[in-house]
Amino acid sequence: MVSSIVSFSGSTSINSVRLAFSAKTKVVKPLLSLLLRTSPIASMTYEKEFAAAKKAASIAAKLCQKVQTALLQSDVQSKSDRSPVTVADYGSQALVSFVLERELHSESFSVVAEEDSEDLRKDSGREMLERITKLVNETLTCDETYNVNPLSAEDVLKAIDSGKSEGGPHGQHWVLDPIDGTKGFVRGDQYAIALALLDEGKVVLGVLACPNLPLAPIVSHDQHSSQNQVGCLFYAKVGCGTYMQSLDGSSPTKVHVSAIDNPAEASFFESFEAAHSLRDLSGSIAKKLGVQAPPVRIDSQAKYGALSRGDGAIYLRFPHKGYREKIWDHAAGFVVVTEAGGVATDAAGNPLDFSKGKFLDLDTGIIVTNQKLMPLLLKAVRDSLSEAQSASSM
Ligand SMILES: Nc1ncnc2c1ncn2[C@@H]1O[C@H](COP(=O)(O)O)[C@@H](O)[C@H]1OP(=O)(O)O
Ligand SMILES: [Mg+2]
Repeated sequence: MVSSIVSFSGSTSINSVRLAFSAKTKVVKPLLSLLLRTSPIASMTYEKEFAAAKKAASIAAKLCQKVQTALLQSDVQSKSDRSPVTVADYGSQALVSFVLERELHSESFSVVAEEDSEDLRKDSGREMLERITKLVNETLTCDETYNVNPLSAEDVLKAIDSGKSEGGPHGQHWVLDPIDGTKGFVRGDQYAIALALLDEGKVVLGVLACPNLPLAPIVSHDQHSSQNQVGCLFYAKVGCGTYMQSLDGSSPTKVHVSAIDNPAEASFFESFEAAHSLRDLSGSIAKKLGVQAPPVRIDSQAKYGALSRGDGAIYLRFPHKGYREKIWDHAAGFVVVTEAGGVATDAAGNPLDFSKGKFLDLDTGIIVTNQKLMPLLLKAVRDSLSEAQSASSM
């Protein structure tokens, strides 16, 4: 199934190579060898980077799990205190940078990420910085991968500031959301550590650690699934498919998006938070498609992970007017779902462009599904959007 991805998936050089593979003509071999020789992406394997990304996201997930467990056990008063989330956000970012630096044996890599250390460097941030440093060191000690002296507060600040890059169309940039779905994190629901690598503006690999996602499929809108083991690691490298394993290290399984071609049998994902996506619009699209099942509402890029293994068939995301999507909220999910055979575009069917810096330049929203359903979905989106537009101009 994966070998047929070409038309909607962001047209990477690798996809062009795969197209050449599938066309049985005499020009294929020379064309293929030319592409392999000339495409900078096709000539890279990113093995070291891929291993480093998996390790970084898994270790950061441990830190987040620890904080979330403590947060959920704490009393009501401290639950309304956002500082545990902030500590986990910074701690996760510091750990990811630390692991990338160790594994890539380099201090100079570019990370586009949500946090920087400015507030922590102020006097008012000192106590917070101490908490983060302690947590980062505890996580590293428990993990036992790195036998290092404890990191100082300055080391932690430096690691956090690796994330100050702006991204863009040239060179390699790591893209990190240290905790995607902070609202889900606070509620005890879904969140993800999302890490991807851009090379010349294309997402070439991505890892999603989803500590609360059940290993078994999510059916209907039950994101908790009582007796199921939770904690999934999804990872994908361009041209190599998508794999899932448990966060505690089971053997990997190759995953694929749903093969459903009848929308009446499909179910769709959307944000748990009503404020993050226009539910009236997704409801209207689902109705036009004839979708019978109620929406599956979960937080974060865990939606991309679940979709990549066929839990549902569609993801609809239509933020309110004025909201600008950031690349770290989609880069890892994008490669995870497209390498599993999915298609992700904006609402007008344009490929997602990660090369423009921190923001995605989008027409209206993001839609994801399999290749068979995409034409129907695009039509339903177009019709629903024009109905919504004429209703608002009346
Ligand atoms: N008003 C908003 N509209 C859409 N997305 C938002 C909004 N505010 C924050 N987000 C981001 O949306 C993502 C979660 O989306 P969802 O769970 O709805 O899929 C997160 O990246 C979250 O940021 P953050 O990473 O800081 O939590
Ligand atoms: Mg986010």
